[in-house]
Formats: sequence, C-alpha cells, structure tokens
Amino acid sequence: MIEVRGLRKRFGPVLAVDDLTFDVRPGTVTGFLGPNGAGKTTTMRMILGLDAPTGGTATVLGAPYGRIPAPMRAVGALLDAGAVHPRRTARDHLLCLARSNALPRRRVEEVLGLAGLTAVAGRRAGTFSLGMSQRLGIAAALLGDPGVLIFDEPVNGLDPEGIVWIRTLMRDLAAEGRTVLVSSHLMAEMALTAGHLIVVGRGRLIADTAIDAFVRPGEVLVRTPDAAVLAPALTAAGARVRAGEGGLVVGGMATEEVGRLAAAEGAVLYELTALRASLEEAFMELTRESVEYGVLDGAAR
Ligand SMILES: Nc1ncnc2c1ncn2[C@@H]1O[C@H](COP(=O)(O)OP(=O)(O)OP(=O)(O)O)[C@@H](O)[C@H]1O
Repeated sequence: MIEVRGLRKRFGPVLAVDDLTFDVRPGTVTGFLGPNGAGKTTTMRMILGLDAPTGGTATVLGAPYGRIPAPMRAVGALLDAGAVHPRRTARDHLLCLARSNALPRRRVEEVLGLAGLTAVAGRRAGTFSLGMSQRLGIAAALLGDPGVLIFDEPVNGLDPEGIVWIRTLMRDLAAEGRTVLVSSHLMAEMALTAGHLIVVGRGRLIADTAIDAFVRPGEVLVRTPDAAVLAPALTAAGARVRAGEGGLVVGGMATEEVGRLAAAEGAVLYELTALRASLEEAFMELTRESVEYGVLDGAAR
C-alpha cells in the first residue's frame, strides 16, 4: 500500500506536484498516467525518498521510505535504467546490490532468469541496449522480492517481445498480491496493463478511477429511414435518443437490444454501430486542459 497525502513539490517557479492525494492498493496494477511533465517522476521520487516534498506526505506500508527497515525487501523501483556502473557486469551489479542489502546470492541468479538476462549476465552493463538496461533495472527492483513495486515508464526502449514480457510480469506481480505502481504517458499501454488509474496533469490529480469506469458507456449509432417510428419506440423502452453522426445516437441501450427493437417495429436499418469512446480519447479529453495550459505557459515565457 502506498499512501500519498497532500503531496507538493516546487522547483523554483515550477509547482511540479500540486496537492496530490491518492492510494495505491495491492492486488492490481495501478497506472500513473499523465502527459509529459505532469509530475509523475517527481511524485515517484518523493515516494522513494529521493526528493523531499515541499508539503504533504508519502508513505509506503505505513512509513516514509526513509524509515523502512531493509527497504529493498519492502519496495523495488525502476526509475532510471541508466544508473548502473558501465564497466560492471550485470551479474556483478546485482551481486553488489544483494551484498549491500544483505540479500542471498542465489536471488541474483533468480532475478537474472526472471528478467531474461541469464545469457548476458557476464556482459558489462555499459554495452547493454536500452531494452537490456531496462531489464537489468527490473531485475534489481525484484531482487529483494518486495511487496511494493514502482516502475517509471518501464516499456521505454523495449522491443515488442519485451513490452509483452513487462506487461505480463506486472500483472503477475499484482496477482501475487503485490502493490504495483507504473507510470506512462501512453493511455493505450495502460489500458492493456492496469486495473486502476491515477491520472495527473500539471501536477494535479485529474482522476482516480477503476479502468472500466474510465470509459464512458458506449452509445449506438442507428441509420434508418424509419426514424419517425424507431425513435419514439426507443425512448419508450428507456433509451436516450438524439440526432447526430448522420443518424440516431442511442444511449443507455445495448446494440443487440436496439436491433431487436428495430425488428419488432419493422424499421429498416442501414447501419447499427457501437460507438465506444476509446480510452485514448477519454484520456485526451481529461488532460486536454492541463496540456493546453502548458502550451500557453510556454508561449508566455
Ligand atoms: N530537478 C528538477 N529541477 C527543476 N525542475 C524539475 C526538476 N525535476 C522535474 N522538474 C520539472 O517538474 C515538472 C514535472 O516533471 P516530471 O519529470 O515529474 O514529470 P513527468 O510526468 O514524469 O514527465 P515525463 O513523462 O516527461 O517524465 C516539469 O515541469 C519538470 O521540468
């Protein structure tokens, strides 16, 4: 469990994080979503005790990160995959971390396997591609077998196979009852991984919602020459009907039900289409204002 309460961070004139309050619960992947510069990394750094908040608190398992005994066993994080000594091999990097955190040596081989790095464990980290570095960062995060995991843009630099791997890994970790917070600026990516969403824009909380609730209930587009018959029948059956999109737009009724009712009324249908707002659209709509203000700010400087 991660608890963020009234969290703020100011960098000079920039209020990077502005009064954020949210919980991250175990058992599901929580997506931390927002456009570039929304304050995701800064929030994660404060949760991990790497930046001091200007105001508010962030706790992990009930305590500020700095007061957690054996933090690597409690919290694993991938923030900056490049933060590895380039001349050290992947295995030595993990062995160093294991030693300094009193973790067993055998765990190093386990996480190398989990991250798909066994074959390249003897190679220097400096020769790694971005994708391999991401995998090494994830191996390090898993080293202490922690109950809480924090990943900042983990799919960055991964190839398609790597992206599928990380999605599956995050879902498996959550299914084991762990708390998993993962940031992204890509709604589509989150839609495939997360069960819950925290959406931020310009440092402020925009939405804290189950992913299913994030999609507006779909509407159905009906093109028919018999609108005069069908529209009142739909309304009488409890649907909301308006004209638009070149036909009738029906809300509050499933496509199948609209089709059945049209058949019963003898209405000819030219088209019957489910209009489902995509998650991407829902995200754009939610964050549009915060992005626009960003552009205005930039122009004013
Ligand atoms: N150390 C710093 N000094 C000054 N400003 C900073 C610092 N770190 C972040 N910022 C500013 O704070 C704001 C939030 O940045 P942050 O990196 O947290 O956003 P983000 O949502 O993680 O974005 P991205 O997806 O681009 O990484 C930005 O305006 C950024 O320029």
